[in-house]
Amino acid sequence: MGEKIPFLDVSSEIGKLKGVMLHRPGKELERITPEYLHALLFDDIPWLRRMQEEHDGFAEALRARGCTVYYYEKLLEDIMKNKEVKKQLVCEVVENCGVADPELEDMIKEFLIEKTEKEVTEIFIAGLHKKDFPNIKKKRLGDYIKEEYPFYINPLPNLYFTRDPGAVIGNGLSIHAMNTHARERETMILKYLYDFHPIFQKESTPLLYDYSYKNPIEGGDILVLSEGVIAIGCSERTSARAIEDLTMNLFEKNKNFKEVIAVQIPFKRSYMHLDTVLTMVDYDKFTIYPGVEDRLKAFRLTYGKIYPKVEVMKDLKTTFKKALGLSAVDFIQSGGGDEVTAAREQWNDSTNTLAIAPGVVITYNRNEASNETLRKHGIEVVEIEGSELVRGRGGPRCMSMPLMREKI
Ligand SMILES: NC(=O)NCCC[C@H](N)C(=O)O
Repeated sequence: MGEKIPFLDVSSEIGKLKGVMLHRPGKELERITPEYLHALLFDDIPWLRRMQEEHDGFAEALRARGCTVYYYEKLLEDIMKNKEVKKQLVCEVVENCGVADPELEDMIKEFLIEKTEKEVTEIFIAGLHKKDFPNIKKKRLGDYIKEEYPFYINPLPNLYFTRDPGAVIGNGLSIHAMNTHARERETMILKYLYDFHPIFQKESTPLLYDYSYKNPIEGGDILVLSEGVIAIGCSERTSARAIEDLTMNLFEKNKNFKEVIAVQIPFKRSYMHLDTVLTMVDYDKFTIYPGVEDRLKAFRLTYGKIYPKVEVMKDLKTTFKKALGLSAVDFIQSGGGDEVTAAREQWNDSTNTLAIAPGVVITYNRNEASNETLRKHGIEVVEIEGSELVRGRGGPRCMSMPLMREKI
């Protein structure tokens, strides 16, 4: 019998993208109110219909280049066709949403188990509003105290940023411990997809990190530079300890990997992950936000018995050059050489490009100066609309979880 070809395979940032997981924004976005804006990690309230059109445009741009799009919600529905899995997932979700009264908790579980897998999927993502649940009599103190909060189950408006809950690295999967409560369920569900969906081929896919680990790490901080090196941002969202843990697991489970480059970026919301200031666009090219370039610190991590050995590096460019075995690396500054434009466009994710092949990237069309600069450096730029999508503070890279890339 021939050897099974691994479905998950991401050995670079730029190899031709063959399979990607997306989530089309849905009702969950219509549950953001000004009061809960910041807790839900938004700065503004998007217009859903336009956002969906823009997202469909993104998916079309990917398909047009030969990439298969898998939707998170479809995979979730698939696994819940197994009644046991559905029950287990319902219990775990409900037990983690902080309902004070155990009787009420049981009622919510029963309510969900009665629903079809499509309906449960929608509730897991859009949340369960109290008005959508049969009237209950308040009994416990907690029922009164929490009555102002509108949801039994929180909505997940950030789910369309599929980059963050998990990352395929080589043939392994890293399932992240999210930094904020608002995004925890995204990663819990991803673990179920890994456990039960055939495309994740659990038996041949090593788990490199688990959401039950206590140190936070998010996918926007992980860049797969090559078959043997990854870079991980140490950021507002990703802790140094998590970087060490993932590094140790990676060295143990995939012998191709011999080094990890940790990149410290300023701990600030506008730069929340490494990929909001730096992405790889070609074999030897990166786009970078010039406003932070001098403040990025690089550390080289190699194998150590209990934790990785740390080497403090001189600068990021030389570190990348060495790690990739290149004679030169081009850092393309976003914003077209103007400080103000660069800052404005970075806020709108100019540096959050998604490479779909070597030297070909998807970006938002609104970042005109940065796109022009990329073109001047020989990059093919595929533009998409993003006026509503951008309001969640993420670009094409954040909105995609690559599952398979061709080897380069
Ligand atoms: N990789 C990324 O930079 N993702 C963007 C995530 C935006 C989302 N509103 C968040 O704050 O988590």
